[in-house]
Amino acid sequence: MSTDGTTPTSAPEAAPAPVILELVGLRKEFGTRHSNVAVDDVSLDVHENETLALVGESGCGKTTLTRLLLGLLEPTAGSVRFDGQDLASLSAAQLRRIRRQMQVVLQDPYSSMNPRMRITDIVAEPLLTHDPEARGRRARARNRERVGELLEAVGLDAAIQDRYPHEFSGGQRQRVSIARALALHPRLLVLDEPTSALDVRVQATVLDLLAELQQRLGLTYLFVSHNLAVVAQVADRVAVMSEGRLVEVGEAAAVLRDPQHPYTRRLLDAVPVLDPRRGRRAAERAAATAGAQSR
Ligand SMILES: Nc1ncnc2c1ncn2[C@@H]1O[C@H](COP(=O)(O)OP(=O)(O)OP(=O)(O)O)[C@@H](O)[C@H]1O
Repeated sequence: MSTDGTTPTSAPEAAPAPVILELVGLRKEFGTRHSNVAVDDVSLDVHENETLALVGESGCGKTTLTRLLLGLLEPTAGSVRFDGQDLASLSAAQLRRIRRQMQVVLQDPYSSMNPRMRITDIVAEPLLTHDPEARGRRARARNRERVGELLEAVGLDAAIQDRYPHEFSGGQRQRVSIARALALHPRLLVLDEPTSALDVRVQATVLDLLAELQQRLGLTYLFVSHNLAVVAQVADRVAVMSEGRLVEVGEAAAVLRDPQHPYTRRLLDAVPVLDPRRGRRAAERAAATAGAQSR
C-alpha cells in the first residue's frame, strides 16, 4: 500500500542507477579550418553498472568520442563529467586520479603488448605507472601476488606470470589485457571491439567473463562495436552514431527490434541473420527487475 492509502496497480518503476558519466553537447573538430566535425553535439548519460553499446559504421566518430570521454582529447565544445566532475576543471593530478577509474580494453591486445615484456610486467604496468607504493624492490612480491589475483580473476593460472604474450592464444591474450585493465580497480571500462579479433567460440567465453566481472565488481561498460549480434547479447542500452551525431539512444531490446531512425534500420538490415533473442540481455534484466519488485 502506498503512503496515500491507494493500492498501486503495478510495481513501482525501479529508480535509475546513478549517472557515472555525463557527456554534454560534446563536439570535436579536426583540420586547419575545423572542416572535419568528428563528434557533433553529443549528449549522453551512462549509468552505473550498465552496459551501453556505442554502434556505428567505421569513421562515424566512435574512437574520437571515447578519446574525449577518457580525457585523452580536448573537446572543441561541450563537457565530460565523470562522477559529477567536469574533466576540464581538473588539475593534471586530479585528471590522473579520475583516469585510473576509466580503463580501456582494445580489439587487438597483442598490438598494445610489448612482446619482450613478461605477463607479470604487462599486467602490473598500470600499478607501476599510477601507484608509487607499487614501485621499488620491496614491492615486487606484493605486485606478483596482485598480478596472480588479477590473472585468476580472468580465468588464467597465476603461474603464467613469467611467460611472454606470444605463448598465448588470442582469447588468453584478451584475458591478460582485461586483467591489466582491472589492476587499478576501475569503475568504467571502455571496451573497444573487445572480441572482434576472436573466433565465435572464444568470443562467447570472453563475453561471459566480462558479464561475470561486471556483476561481481559492479563495473560499468561502454561497449564500442559494429557487431550488432554481439551488441544484442551484451547491451542494456544502445547508442547509435552516424556522422558524428547520436541518432538514436534507447533500451537495447527496443532499438534492435524496432529501430526508429532510418540509419539504425539500415545498420540492422545489413546484418544477415541477427540472433532471434536480440536484446536478450536487456529483456532478461527487465524481467529480473520486475520479479524483484513483485517479491
Ligand atoms: N587526429 C585526427 N585528425 C584528423 N581527423 C581525425 C583524427 N581522428 C579522427 N579523425 C576523423 O574523424 C572522423 C571520425 O573518426 P573516428 O576514428 O573517431 O571514427 P570511428 O567511428 O572510430 O571509425 P573506426 O571504427 O574506423 O575506428 C573521421 O573522419 C576521421 O578521419
